[in-house]
Amino acid sequence: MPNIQEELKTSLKLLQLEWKEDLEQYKKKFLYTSISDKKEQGVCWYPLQIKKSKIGLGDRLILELERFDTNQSHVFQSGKSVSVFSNADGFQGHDFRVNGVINFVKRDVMTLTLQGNEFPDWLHSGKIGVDLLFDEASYREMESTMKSVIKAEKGRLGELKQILLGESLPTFSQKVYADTQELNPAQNQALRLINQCDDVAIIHGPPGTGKTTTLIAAIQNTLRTNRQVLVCAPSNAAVDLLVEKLADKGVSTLRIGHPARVDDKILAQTLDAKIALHESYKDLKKLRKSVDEYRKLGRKYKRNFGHEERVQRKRLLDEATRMKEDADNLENYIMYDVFQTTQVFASTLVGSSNQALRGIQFPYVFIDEAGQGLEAATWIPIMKADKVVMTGDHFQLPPTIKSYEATKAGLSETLFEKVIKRQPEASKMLTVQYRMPEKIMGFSSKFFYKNNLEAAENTRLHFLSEDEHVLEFIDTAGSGFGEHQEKESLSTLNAEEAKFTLKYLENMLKRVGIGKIKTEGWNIGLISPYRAQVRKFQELIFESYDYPNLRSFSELLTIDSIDGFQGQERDIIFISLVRSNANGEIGFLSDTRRMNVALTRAKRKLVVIGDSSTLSSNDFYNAFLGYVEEKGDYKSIYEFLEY
Ligand SMILES: Nc1ncnc2c1ncn2[C@@H]1O[C@H](COP(=O)(O)OP(=O)(O)OP(=O)(O)O)[C@@H](O)[C@H]1O
Repeated sequence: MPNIQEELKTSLKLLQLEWKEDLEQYKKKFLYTSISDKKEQGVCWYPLQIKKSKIGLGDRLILELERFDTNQSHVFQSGKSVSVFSNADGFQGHDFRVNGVINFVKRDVMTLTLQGNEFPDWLHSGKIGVDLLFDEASYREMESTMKSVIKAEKGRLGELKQILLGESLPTFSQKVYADTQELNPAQNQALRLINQCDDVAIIHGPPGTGKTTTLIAAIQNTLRTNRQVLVCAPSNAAVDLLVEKLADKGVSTLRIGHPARVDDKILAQTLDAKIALHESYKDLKKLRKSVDEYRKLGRKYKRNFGHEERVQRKRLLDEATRMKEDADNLENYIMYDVFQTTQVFASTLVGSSNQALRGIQFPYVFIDEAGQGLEAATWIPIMKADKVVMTGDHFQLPPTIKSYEATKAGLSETLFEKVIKRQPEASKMLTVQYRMPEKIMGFSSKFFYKNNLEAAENTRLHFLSEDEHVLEFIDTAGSGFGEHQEKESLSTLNAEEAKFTLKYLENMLKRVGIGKIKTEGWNIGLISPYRAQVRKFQELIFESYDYPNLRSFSELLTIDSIDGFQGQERDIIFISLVRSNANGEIGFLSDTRRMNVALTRAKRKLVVIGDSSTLSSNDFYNAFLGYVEEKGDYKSIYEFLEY
């Protein structure tokens, strides 16, 4: 067992290394760089047009921007801090910038929440752009948290540190837990574990096993005996999903921070919105208006005024001060009232350090998608916890890390993974999955979950038609489809494989019946691990007229890299693996956790297209090829020469 103090100090050093590397990469992309270079680096959109600007619930300034250069790759995603700027004559410089946070990005449209009370006038000067800011605050928060954890000796944090890192054992009570009808036995055991843990419980949820369903049930169950809990996840999108599900169940939830979605259902759960919807908010607004009016009146008196005016001025300003105090008290009361009626506080891991949550200690802190959170970030909400419940799957996406050196030295090992390994009795794996028919599930179950997954009864009905295989691997070996690198992004693509994939998909849709698929509302995911290939798909479908049927599916079709699909499912999934070279180089296809996500998204049909001669140099793909051969789902491209 490693010395945990040394281990934590190493984690802190690795975090600092990552911070440095991230900042270096940012500077390289940013400093002394022209707009066109920044665009090439993917850290700037320019020019763009304002599609919509509106004041959302809670007086949030919401801006929807659309870019004109549609094919440029970029790194913008929800939760990142950005700056909107003007490049118009007379409007350049620091005064003509406003910061904000990205809510979401969909193809060429970005939705932001801007800081401030009103939209700046210069936004309509034309020549607007948006660029990325460096997220210094998150690193600072993670660093100070790691220092606190290292320092903690006594108190709850000191105890949890010992237990989570394996130096002392967690304890469990014998509390009675009555099974919930709607949950399966493994899910009920997970709830029992959460109910009986004194320190920590882990739900290990492989794909489609109802991790989210179980987590929501566990939160509701916990609220029977606890007034308030904190729920966190690494990304804004994951937090929103939980907030939505909790709101659907009628749980009073307060969303702290910036939602990745700006629909009213989510916005209504934010603090700003809850204040604005409070019954005393009208009085607060009236008071604040009066404060402004009295101040204005008081300041109207010019320098040389007489005694009378001086008295009048003082009276007005005193009155303004008194009313301001009343307004502050009323606002504090509204906040207090909102907090009192809240059952679940929800935020990202880093967002749990928000001022609004300062000083609150929670009987339970739930952390979802914990297999994707950096250890330092995961400790942030744990600082507020009596008991910790983590859910996730350490065989799906790991945290994103920029520094190769830090990754190699162990920064990618999450706290979730450490606890699963060091305190096995504190974890429960869910085993019945409701998404994939057995054939699609089988390989992932064998390779990652020791064959412990089981396909639920309902998955027997998951197919497109009786004649349509649910799993296919199409081997492009010998086809001459070669990979190449995109010049600007250095991402890899395989144009011939992309064209074949689309033709094959289109023919399959025709075979099953386009009308039938649309009537059933079966949706399609087109995945490639490589961004350049994703762009190729988009270009081929939406900018050429070669695939009219696919174009007509735009509502039901999602084209994205693997990361965009974590936590989601589609009826039909096509994966284009891209790599095809004589040296057996497979680059980051060797990230098997990422591939596990891709291979476990399909409900009714999974088609994987790749070059076996390149892929088979790797054990994982070798095993996958063996699996599809054994199941009779291997096909060679030579069977489709007419394409
Ligand atoms: N006990 C159950 N009985 C029937 N259906 C269930 C049960 N638990 C979950 N499901 C269904 O299984 C599907 C997947 O559930 P959920 O979204 O909670 O899974 P998940 O583990 O979070 O998935 P992933 O992590 O792969 O995204 C949902 O359609 C859900 O309704």
